Amino acid sequence: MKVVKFELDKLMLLDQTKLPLVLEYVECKDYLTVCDAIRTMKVRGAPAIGVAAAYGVVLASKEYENLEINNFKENLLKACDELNQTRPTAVNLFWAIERMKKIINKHTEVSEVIQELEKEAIFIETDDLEMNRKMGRHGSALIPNNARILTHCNAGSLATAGYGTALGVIRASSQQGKVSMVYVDETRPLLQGARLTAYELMEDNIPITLICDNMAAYCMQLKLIDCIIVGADRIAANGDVANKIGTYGLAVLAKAHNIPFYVAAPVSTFDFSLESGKEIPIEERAADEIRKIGDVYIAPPTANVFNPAFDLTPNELITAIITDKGVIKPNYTQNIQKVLGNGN
Ligand SMILES: CSC[C@@H](O)[C@@H](O)C(=O)COP(=O)(O)O
Repeated sequence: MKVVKFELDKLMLLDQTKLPLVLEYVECKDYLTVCDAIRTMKVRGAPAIGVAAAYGVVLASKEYENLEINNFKENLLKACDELNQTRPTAVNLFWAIERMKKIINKHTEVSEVIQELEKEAIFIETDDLEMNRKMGRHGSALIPNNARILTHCNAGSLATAGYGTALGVIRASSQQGKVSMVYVDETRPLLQGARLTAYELMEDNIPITLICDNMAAYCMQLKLIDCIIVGADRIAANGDVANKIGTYGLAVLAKAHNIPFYVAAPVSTFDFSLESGKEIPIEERAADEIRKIGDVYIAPPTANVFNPAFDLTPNELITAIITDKGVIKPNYTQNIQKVLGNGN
């Protein structure tokens, strides 16, 4: 099941707002439709947003192909800025757009820019898949036999170019026969766990138990959980992690119950420009995401709401960060440098 399919002059995005009940692709023929798809979370998950945005730049380049080079580049850079403004937390978006901007600035012929942008977007997509497979190999070494693993949100093939980050580690471990159960947090308010993670793991015949977010603590108290693995939207240079709201609570609970807490993320999720996670912008989303489930109000329609989409997990709560280049252990500031360099 591919999240992103690029076909000559259009981008097809699997509409994740409709899963698991309806499998439908949104057709994007221009970059503004891609902006809308990212904003409305038809495509979501840090690496997948980056891949979709890169193809958004390719679509923009085709929209402006009849302009002379300076005008062409000016419009294209404006499109990059608009794509950059769709969601604020996942750094993979800005990382991918930055790579596309380098191509725009490097070449001098319109046709050459278009061709090279397309090559770059395809590279970003295929490289993401490759990084996830590597993460799976590195991360599975940390997983014990008969593991009962808890995960939050969706850090799977639906959130990436394929295979997944946290779910990539789970997939690789499951192929080695080491996974006895995956506890899936439903992940309020948009239910990425219930709708997406439960669905994609069941498609792969990996055993799951779906729980409401407020049941995780009790499961740990009952000793049902051997380790926790989540993805990340942005990791600061000191190892602080921004991920789906609820991740921080799980990390605190993991510490209280002496359970290893792992984060899996590719190098494109690291923001080396930020010393600590305190500088990571946390997206706040619409109040109705909490007041409603689907189209139905479950709260007074005018109820006051706080809806941060992400939270921040301080590095001291993280047992290890699993990356495509290897597993990073505490003393994160030094060890991230050692394993990843400055990311280039
Ligand atoms: C490999 S995806 C890692 C994260 O992007 C994921 O855990 C997450 O928080 C997704 O949030 P979302 O709001 O669904 O885009």
